[in-house]
Amino acid sequence: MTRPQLTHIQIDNYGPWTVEPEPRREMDLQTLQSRLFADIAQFVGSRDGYAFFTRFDNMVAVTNGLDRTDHELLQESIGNRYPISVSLGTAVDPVPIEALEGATERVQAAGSAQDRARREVLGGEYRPPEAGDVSIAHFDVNDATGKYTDRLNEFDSFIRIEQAYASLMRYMREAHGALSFFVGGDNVISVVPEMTEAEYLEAIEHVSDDAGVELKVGVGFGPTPHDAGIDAKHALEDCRYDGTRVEFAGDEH
Ligand SMILES: Nc1nc2c(ncn2[C@@H]2O[C@H](COP(=O)(O)OP(=O)(O)OP(=O)(O)O)[C@@H](O)[C@H]2O)c(=O)[nH]1
Repeated sequence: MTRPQLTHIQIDNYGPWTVEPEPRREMDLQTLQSRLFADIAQFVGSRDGYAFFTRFDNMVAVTNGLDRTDHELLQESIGNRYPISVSLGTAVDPVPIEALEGATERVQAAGSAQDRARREVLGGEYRPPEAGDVSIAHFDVNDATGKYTDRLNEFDSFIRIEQAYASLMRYMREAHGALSFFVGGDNVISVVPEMTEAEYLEAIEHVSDDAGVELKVGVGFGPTPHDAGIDAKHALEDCRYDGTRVEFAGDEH
């Protein structure tokens, strides 16, 4: 059984900060948000975790391998270098959405996202990494370059990919409690519970029917998100090589 550890990252009191004493230049906010994500991705990634930007003012990370001390250091380092601070809640559960629920509850219990008195909440549970604790599914659109990138303008390509992403993220959330994140180009990375090949095929069929976009997926397992994710990438290469829609890392073919 998988045991993903999810961390909910929330900028403290960010809404009021963006408009006080008066609205701040939008591109300055975009720069701050993307640099903050880059710093969090580097910090978490260097410890074999994965971070996703989601809405930028709130982010989600898979943090098997990062303990309380690591989370404290992340908070301290951001507090020292940015005009904002972050709250961090963490929880572990076999079902990714349940782990994120637990993580979010820890932040929400301490106060509102727009509560001036709530700063740098740090709460939760941390699990020392064990084999098979994390499963990552790496989805990719079949021939996105030939079908979209080389044929359509960038906005219309973007719509097609976003429609597929919206369809997949909702299906995976509702059917399996999995968390799926767009990571650029035509790629979606999902933090998943254990799922069968038939269940992955159903997800791919759903997106094909719903959004008209054809996907393939590589699935990996590991003690950390990096280990599981790199295996998923190799499995995706197996899909390309064999012309298959679903591959699990380490399967003979
Ligand atoms: N984040 C991320 N993006 C990737 C990765 N691999 C490819 N991409 C992105 O996806 C785009 C399309 O690349 P591919 O998916 O290899 O190309 P394709 O045309 O869909 O061809 P096939 O996947 O072989 O069907 C690239 O321009 C990258 O932006 C990856 O591992 N991670």
